[in-house]
Amino acid sequence: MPGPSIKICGVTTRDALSATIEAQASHVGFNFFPPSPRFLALADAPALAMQAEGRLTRVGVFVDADDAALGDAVAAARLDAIQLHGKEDPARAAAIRTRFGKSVWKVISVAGPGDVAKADAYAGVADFILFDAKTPKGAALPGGLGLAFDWDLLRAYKGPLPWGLAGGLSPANVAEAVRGTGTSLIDVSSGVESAPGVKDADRIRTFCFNARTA
Ligand SMILES: O=C(O)c1ccccc1NCC(=O)[C@H](O)[C@H](O)COP(=O)(O)O
Repeated sequence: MPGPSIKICGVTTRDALSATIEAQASHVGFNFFPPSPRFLALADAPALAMQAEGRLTRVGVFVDADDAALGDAVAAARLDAIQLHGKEDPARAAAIRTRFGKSVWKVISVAGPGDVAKADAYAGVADFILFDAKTPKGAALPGGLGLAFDWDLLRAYKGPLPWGLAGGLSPANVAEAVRGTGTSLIDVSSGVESAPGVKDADRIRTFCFNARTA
């Protein structure tokens, strides 16, 4: 059985993107949330978009962005998918999908069993669900903090939409996460960095290898 799809999130440099391609990841995340240490300026997006062309699916990460911000990033980064990592409700997800004609990923933040069921409300309005750990109240960012949730909550999960797993993954635990959940996609950001926002080529390579051979 082939391994899961692999998204390396928060790539901001040509070198990190090269490492992502060489490690045979399937997706790259470009972060358009200004407070993030992984924020990608619009001016830097076209070169990375071109480098990824035909090699990686380009996913833009947004937190409660308005249509103007979404439109600018979709064009600059030639996005294939829009990841909604804020409080976007099903109506907002539907409107974004209709307006931009891109695959829409909705992030569901998980702290307990009741959270997983929240994905059901996005059936028919989003294309993909990404389960990520809920960050603490008052945290600076709603993602990318290296926090994991209890993967057992997804062990028998059969939702209406295809889904993936994020949150606290690293080269050390990704194989266990894949085996334990049967996820079709894994997503990582801080677990393949040497410092916040600084991707590490060796960690990217090891992460992808360990995911594929889980
Ligand atoms: O990574 C960020 O800085 C970030 C900021 C705001 C919203 C989302 C963000 N990341 C989105 C992702 O898809 C991350 O890969 C995901 O949260 C997992 O992060 P990590 O636990 O660091 O692997």
